[in-house]
Amino acid sequence: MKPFLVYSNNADYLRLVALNRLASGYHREDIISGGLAGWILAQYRKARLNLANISETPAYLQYAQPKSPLRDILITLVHELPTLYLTAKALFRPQDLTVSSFAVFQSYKANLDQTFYMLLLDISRALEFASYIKQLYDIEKIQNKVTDGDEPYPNSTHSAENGMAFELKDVSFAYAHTNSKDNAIRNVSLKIEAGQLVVIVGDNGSGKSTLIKLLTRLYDVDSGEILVDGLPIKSYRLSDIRQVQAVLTQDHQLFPLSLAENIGLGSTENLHDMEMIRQAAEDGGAADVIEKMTDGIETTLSPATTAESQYLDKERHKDLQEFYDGLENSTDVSGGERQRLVTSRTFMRFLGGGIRFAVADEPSSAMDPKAEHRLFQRFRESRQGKTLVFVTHRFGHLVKHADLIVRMKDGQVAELGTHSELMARGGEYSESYNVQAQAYADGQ
Ligand SMILES: Nc1ncnc2c1ncn2[C@@H]1O[C@H](COP(=O)(O)OP(=O)(O)OP(=O)(O)O)[C@@H](O)[C@H]1O
Repeated sequence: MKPFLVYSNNADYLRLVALNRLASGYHREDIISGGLAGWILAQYRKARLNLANISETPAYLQYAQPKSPLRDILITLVHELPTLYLTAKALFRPQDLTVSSFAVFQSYKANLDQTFYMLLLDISRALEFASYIKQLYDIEKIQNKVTDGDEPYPNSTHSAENGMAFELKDVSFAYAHTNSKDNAIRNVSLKIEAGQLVVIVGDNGSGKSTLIKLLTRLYDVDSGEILVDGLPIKSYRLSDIRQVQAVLTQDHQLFPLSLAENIGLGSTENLHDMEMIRQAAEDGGAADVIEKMTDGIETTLSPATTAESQYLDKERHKDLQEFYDGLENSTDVSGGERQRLVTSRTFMRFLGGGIRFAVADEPSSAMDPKAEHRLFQRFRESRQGKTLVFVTHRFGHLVKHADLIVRMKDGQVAELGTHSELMARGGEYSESYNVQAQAYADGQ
């Protein structure tokens, strides 16, 4: 076998590879919650057109694939068809042939070439790509059976200027396909007023995240009802609801794109506003992470990879091997730094405007206490026009600002009230608070 090394440095090709990776299930949650499918497809189309008749088939496959004579004949035919037509016309009806018709033919031929090349070589890939994106949504539908409503949000009766208001009426929910007989959420009734700052606390597995998934309509309740601004949550258009919500969890991933895009995609309409992106980076605590990078905000942490080599001999192809090793290197960041970068994406969403409900579901476990404190503070500073919900285990410095604290236990609301109300009650909430306060004092 012949030794080989193939790689691509064509920006549009690399873009396509990155977009393909984005469309994989790995980024599903980020794409759905960020409403990014349309942007990805548009970017794909753009890169595909720029590539013109360069095939999207990975280079090593092209190298390894035997040429198909039929495909080659078809391409040649398509390529030559207008010329043949023109020649025939010139031979048989020379009086019809003008300079302008020749020019028209030329441009027609160029278009035809490109279209047919794409049809023959890559249409199946383009369709495959579109189907990936569709699948992301289909999976969501199968799992959750979340159906769309037709009420716009915000609608004419509720301007929602102060944020989303929620009312949960006797809500229960169990995850499908689990062996557990217990519901993850059991008979929860709860009111969250527009613009409130709510803190949800509780032990592991008590149902905090599930509650968030119901409020953001990632799942629908099994029984009971959730009202948003007085109307059933199911009656609203899903895309409208997603547009006005920003959810920050531990599960967000970095995209195989530049840091600027990783942050900017919080608001696709403002993706080219570098000032806004830098502001979001500052707000999310990622400015110093970016500063450390050689290419700054243009750094791509894990670039799309295309390099492949085979049968390289350690001795004979030493130079080639070294060259290969230096290609497409990725840079890593720590868990806390990654979290700050995805947090900046959420702040970009805030800066883009229109967010009415923001959730931070334990986003901070990878962060040190100082970064966490800063995050909560920045969230609170952006609270204008939003209802805010925090899910956290380390609630010490937050609860005093909360309008409402919900303590979950075994899928139910165990305690509900303000910090001082719950402290006065002397229940489990006050116990955990005191334990945390003590631990903090001991650590000083
Ligand atoms: N996708 C899922 N499929 C099946 N069961 C799930 C799923 N997610 C959570 N559960 C279960 O539902 C219950 C509530 O989980 P949930 O994640 O809401 O708790 P939590 O209070 O957020 O916990 P933690 O503090 O550990 O994040 C748990 O028993 C959990 O095992």
